[in-house]
Amino acid sequence: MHCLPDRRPRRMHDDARLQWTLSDEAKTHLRALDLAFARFLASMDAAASADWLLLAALLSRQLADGHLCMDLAQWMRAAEEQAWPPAWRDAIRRTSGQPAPAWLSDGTGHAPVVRDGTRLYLRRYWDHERTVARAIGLRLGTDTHSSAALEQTIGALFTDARAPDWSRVAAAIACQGAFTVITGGPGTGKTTTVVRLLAILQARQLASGTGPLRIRLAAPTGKAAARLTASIEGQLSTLPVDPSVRAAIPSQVETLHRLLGARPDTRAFAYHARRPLALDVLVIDEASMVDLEMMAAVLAALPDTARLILLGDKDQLSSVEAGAVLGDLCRRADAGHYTTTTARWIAATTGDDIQPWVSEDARPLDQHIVMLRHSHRFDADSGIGRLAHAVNTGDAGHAQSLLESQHAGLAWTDGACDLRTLRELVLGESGAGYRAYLDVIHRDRPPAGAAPDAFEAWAREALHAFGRFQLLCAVRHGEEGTGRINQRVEEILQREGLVDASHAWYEGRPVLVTRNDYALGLMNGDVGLTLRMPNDEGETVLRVVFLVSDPRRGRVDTIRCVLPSRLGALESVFAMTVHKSQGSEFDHTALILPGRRSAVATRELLYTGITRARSKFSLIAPAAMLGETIRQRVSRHSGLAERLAGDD
Ligand SMILES: Nc1ncnc2c1ncn2[C@@H]1O[C@H](COP(=O)(O)OP(=O)(O)OP(=O)(O)O)[C@@H](O)[C@H]1O
Repeated sequence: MHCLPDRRPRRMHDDARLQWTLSDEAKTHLRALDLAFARFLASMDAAASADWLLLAALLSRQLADGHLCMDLAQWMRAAEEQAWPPAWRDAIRRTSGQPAPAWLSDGTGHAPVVRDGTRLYLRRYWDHERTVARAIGLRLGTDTHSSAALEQTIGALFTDARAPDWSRVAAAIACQGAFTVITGGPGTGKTTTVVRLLAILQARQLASGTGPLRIRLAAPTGKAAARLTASIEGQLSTLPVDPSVRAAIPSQVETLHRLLGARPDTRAFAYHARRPLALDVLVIDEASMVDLEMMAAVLAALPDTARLILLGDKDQLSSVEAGAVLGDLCRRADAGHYTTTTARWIAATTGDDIQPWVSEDARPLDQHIVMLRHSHRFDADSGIGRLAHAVNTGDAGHAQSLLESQHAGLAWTDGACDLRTLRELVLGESGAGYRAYLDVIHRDRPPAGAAPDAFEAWAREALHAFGRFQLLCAVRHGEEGTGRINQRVEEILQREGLVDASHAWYEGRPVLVTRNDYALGLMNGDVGLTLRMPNDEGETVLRVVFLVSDPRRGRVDTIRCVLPSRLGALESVFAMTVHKSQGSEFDHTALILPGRRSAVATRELLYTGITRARSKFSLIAPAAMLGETIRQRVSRHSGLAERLAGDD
């Protein structure tokens, strides 16, 4: 079916079918984009009913909550969550007795709305979901032949006595299959596993005499890429393998945008289905942050013969954009769902017993997913590790008692974020909080006329000190949002005489880049500090300094100085949203939850905030909000899991 706009467009006010778009309810519940979509569809089919047009606007609205589709079999869930007016619910019910509009199809033709089983999609997202399902689907199926060579190499690199050692299981599964997901909480060994796995794959390849595997490593943000690069560099240096194998494993991690050849001013990438990436193995870290559109772009550009390995924490918040690919893939990961064949083959290959994770309801996808379950970063007594676990399992009572027990590494202010609390956090006891990096700026500043290297070292030290503490907020707006908290912190520091914030740009102002700037080599999520740095004439002037990765120098901590006026989209970052903090870690994080019920304060958000902390986590939230937040889950509607299960 090919839909052309009706030749006799009617003005919106004349079109009785669009009267509802003028109502207060429409303005409250729908975005301008959703209303514009309904108007566009009205112009495509003069016979489509008002009820169908409303349904289309509501479908478009679902994307704002991260849903990829609207399931007509369960639309009441969305109606409840989004508090649709009763009249709208009646309208949706009526559509089942009305003829389908011309702009709706089963996917054939170009109709902008697609019905697939009971799900309605905007075509773009239907296409993306199918691209992802196809790319994963063609990689399902594991070669379960035991081989002495594989047993030996896995045994040599994975020597943990723990049984089962899920890292070893993940390596075996990834060696024999073209698609693997390795999921796990912070410090569970995802990076360690993948580095050893790459060594096994590369050693096998080099031994076959057919030239090394082309391995590429990628992450969704510059920050995550830099962190993984540093971690892989560390792991490689101690990897007990032949130097030729070590030399053939890359450590440089690039952003997905760079991997795909993003170009300024266009959504199109240089690499796509007709011009695939030249690689044999692709590893994507922090995959929970990759939305469906980006995952579809990567998988479309992936050669069919390439091996794909996704790493990430399935319990973290997903991207703000629509879709939660990693979450969808890992829905059944806790219980394993392995087949007896997989379990027998693992026992023969690695000696690990995964029989308790065998299920009669095993599906092909489950055989490619491995969850690492032991944190090497947080031991069994660690307050942060225990709190993260309690939150993740929905145990609000235990989470509260851990916070109340003043466990090492945990602090809780039961109440709103008042001035006293904020002052204590920001000014810190014994030079912690934000005082630490401001002390570095003031105390360690090189003398006028010092060599540029001395200023670079000082800037690096200040950036590292700033990176040790971070205030996190659930939301951007309102009293507990990043905007207001940033303002209040600035006022506190100004009153202490630690900054002079009388102008927009001042020494010590930390900023967050909020849009990729390829010309400057800065990525969305990069954090910079405003410092007085020497210019070419030797005068000190305000510059924003960033730590960036420089592939030519093979380093991840190159200092880049930028004129404040050259920077485009940015904001102050004394406080950052939990969403923006993903892919980063800080010694101490302090999370401020909204004082009142909020749709964004979810279990996933709290878990993500807690796991950004390496050694100390502070929570500022009324007790009632803590319980509410742990009970509230993110749910994202999609058909990906069912598509891969073959149910669709
Ligand atoms: N099997 C192991 N035995 C002992 N220590 C390990 C093991 N695996 C990983 N580690 C150590 O645990 C720490 C975390 O490992 P790694 O960085 O691989 O975890 P991760 O899951 O990638 O963490 P992240 O949360 O940073 O993504 C590292 O110091 C690593 O050396």
